[in-house]
Amino acid sequence: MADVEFVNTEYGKNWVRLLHIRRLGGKQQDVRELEVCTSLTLTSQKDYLHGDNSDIIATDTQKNTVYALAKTKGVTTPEQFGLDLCHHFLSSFSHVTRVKVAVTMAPWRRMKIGGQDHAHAFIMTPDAVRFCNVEQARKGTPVVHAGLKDMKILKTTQSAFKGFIRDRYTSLPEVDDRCFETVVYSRWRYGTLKGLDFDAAWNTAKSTILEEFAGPPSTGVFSASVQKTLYDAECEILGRVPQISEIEMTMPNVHNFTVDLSKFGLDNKDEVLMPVDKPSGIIHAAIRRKTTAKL
Ligand SMILES: O=c1[nH]c(=O)c2[nH]c(=O)[nH]c2[nH]1
Repeated sequence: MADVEFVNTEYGKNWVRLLHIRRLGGKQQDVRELEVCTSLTLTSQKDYLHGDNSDIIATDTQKNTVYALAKTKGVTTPEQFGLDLCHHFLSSFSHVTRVKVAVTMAPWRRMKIGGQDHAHAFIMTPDAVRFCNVEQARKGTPVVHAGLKDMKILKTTQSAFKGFIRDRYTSLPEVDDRCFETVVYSRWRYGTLKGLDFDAAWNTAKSTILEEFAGPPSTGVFSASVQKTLYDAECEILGRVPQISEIEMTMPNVHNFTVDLSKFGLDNKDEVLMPVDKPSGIIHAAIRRKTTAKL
């Protein structure tokens, strides 16, 4: 059609599942289970325009490439595997202008038996799901985002919510003490890959969120709102990981309502609550270092 133009084209393979076993010498083995999505943009759109497939690297080939690179490059971290895939497609095909790779890692953890790390047995511990997005344009440096999702956490005190607007539709009472439950999603951008240990950075981000949420073991830490806790965690992560330039977090406020037992002559001092799956509040903020800030 004469009066239309492409805004974007890309194509690839979604959800390539891969279990990679690393044999570490001796009897020690390690696993990485990944779901990998690849996406390529090509110089021409003749496939879309004319049905000319001569430039297409088939999505089936992209899937096979994921498996082949797992063998030839190994799988150390999801981020490094994404970088390896970007490099492969850009260096193998001059008509590929941009590669995007999304990787999600299954949370396998080495089993402990009698307090001792097992050499080759693992248990799925869905504390949180690790993921990353790696994107590289031809002549560009790779852009790496990493993140965690599905991290469900709860604290039973040290959370309040007061001082908000009261209008004619407000029924929520001000509270000094409430349950705080959320499911954390966070994604951050690495401004530089220099001196970066992807595993250490991810673990620092995760433990920082937990520490900011929970506080010290016996006393906890006070939360004035989901907003404040979310922002404090983001700032602390930027403080602890200098390579992170930008971070976003989304935290639903998952409600647990106190059940009214007065009709049974029972008082309920927030001991019996009813978890509510919908609706939930939803709080989000993305922050970045100001451009004057030095890494
Ligand atoms: O931490 C909170 N932030 C809100 O914006 C909000 N709104 C609400 O009803 N409860 C809460 N809690």
